[in-house]
Amino acid sequence: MYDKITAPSVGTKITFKDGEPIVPDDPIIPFIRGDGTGYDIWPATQKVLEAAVKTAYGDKKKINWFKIYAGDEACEHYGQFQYLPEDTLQAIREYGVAIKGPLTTPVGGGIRSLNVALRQINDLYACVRPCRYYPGTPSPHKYPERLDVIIYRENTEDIYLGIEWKAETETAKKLIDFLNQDLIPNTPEHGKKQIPLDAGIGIKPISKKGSQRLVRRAIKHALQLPENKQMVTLVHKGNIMKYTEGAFRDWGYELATTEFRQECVTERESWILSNKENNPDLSLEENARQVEPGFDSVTPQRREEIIAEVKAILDTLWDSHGDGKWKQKVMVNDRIADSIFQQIQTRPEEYSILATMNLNGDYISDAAAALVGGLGMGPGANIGDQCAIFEATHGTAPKHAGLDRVNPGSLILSGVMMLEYLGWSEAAQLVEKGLAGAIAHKKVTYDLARMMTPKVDPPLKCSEFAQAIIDHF
Ligand SMILES: NC(=O)C1=CN([C@@H]2O[C@H](COP(=O)(O)OP(=O)(O)OC[C@H]3O[C@@H](n4cnc5c(N)ncnc54)[C@H](OP(=O)(O)O)[C@@H]3O)[C@@H](O)[C@H]2O)C=CC1
Ligand SMILES: O=C(O)CCC(=O)C(=O)O
Ligand SMILES: [Mg+2]
Repeated sequence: MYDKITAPSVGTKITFKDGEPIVPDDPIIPFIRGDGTGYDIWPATQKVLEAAVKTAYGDKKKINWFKIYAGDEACEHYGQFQYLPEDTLQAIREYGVAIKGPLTTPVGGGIRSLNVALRQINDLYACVRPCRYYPGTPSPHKYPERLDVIIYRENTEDIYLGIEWKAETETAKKLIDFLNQDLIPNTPEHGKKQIPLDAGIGIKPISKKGSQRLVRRAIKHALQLPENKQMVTLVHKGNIMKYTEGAFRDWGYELATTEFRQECVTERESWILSNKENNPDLSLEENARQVEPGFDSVTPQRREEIIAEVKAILDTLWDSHGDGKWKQKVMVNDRIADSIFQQIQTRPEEYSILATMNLNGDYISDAAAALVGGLGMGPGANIGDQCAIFEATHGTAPKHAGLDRVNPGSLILSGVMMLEYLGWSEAAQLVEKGLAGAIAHKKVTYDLARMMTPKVDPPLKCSEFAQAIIDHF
């Protein structure tokens, strides 16, 4: 029973089995309009998705939309400070698949993110954000078509868990005191470090379970991709944050080389195997020297360890992965986070799936979207084992709100991800075709129009762009 909303009287619930949705032809799908530009982009999205389903399936399939509330609209409907009503949570729980516009989060004080809350409450542990290029889209990058990456961002932990204490509060002081007096002095590797007494403190939990379930999904996705895109890159800043970001990398490799042993090869393993393929008589020591930079300057004991590692890899993997067989496996490698920001610009074609922790994934998904046309073209999905919520990468863009101006492509493409998730690929393909057609004919909103040469003036409104997509189905 809901308090202030009513589910459609027709339609059927989506259910889940083994983490996958079972989708009827008439699913009920809750939607949240969103704050700011959600007012503009949600109606545009709804119109395009409805038209695509109708064109693809006639009367055989239909989405029955269920309006639910969050953010400013929820406060208008439910009362002051009712940003995320229980009705909304219950509807998402019951119906399993939802789509939403962006929601505002104040900086500094005020409420914590409703977007993050929805992901945590529903255990939507994988934030999936594809960044691919649609021909004709203007881009600040010279070769945007070379970028085709999917960001798999861990969505429930890291500093986004929101466990932090404001500077100068009793609890912050108590915690700092405890750390300075007790934990830090008793951890020799921390030396004489001390936390400034006026610091705010945040906690960054990265768990093995959280890391591995994310990487598991990323590898499973890679296995569905064309052979040349079967790669998963673990993105981390593990040189600095050894026990959080470094552990994410190690747990990622551990999963790849145990659960997916037959399907995966690590980059380092591929070097060792190909060294032997290129020179079957290569000694273990020479192979180790070729894969380990600075091999000759490390201690003898370390050298022995590296040689033993090379031997173990050749002994255990040669039959299944050697003689070039590793080239048919999912390549799992890792890159340090700052480096991957330049790599996606300088060598975009070398990357496919980027598996990241929460904060790094947040940063890199905006940066990657910029390369293929901007945030107006950045879709996303939050996926768990019992629920999925689709939403754009960007936020509420308040200065553009209510002007029928921004690019709804981001939410429309999130809708495409939703249609694919439902298994309605004919409708999904129609929307992509329509979007590509509209862009190719320079029927674009302000964000793309201003980057085109010659500049497109006047640009289409948000609502007109939606119609242009439908016109190009
Ligand atoms: N999942 C969510 O709901 C998210 C919510 N937020 C929240 O959104 C609020 C505003 O954040 P803000 O920092 O302004 O970031 P936004 O992502 O909302 O907007 C930043 C800029 O990106 C461009 N942009 C965003 N959306 C579009 C679009 N649909 N079409 C074309 N261009 C677009 C605009 O650039 P320009 O003006 O240069 O054209 C805009 O000014 C904050 O409260 C933030 O917390 C942020 C991210 C995700
Ligand atoms: O929830 C927010 O306000 C911001 C979240 C965000 O930037 C994101 O998920 O990409
Ligand atoms: Mg973000």
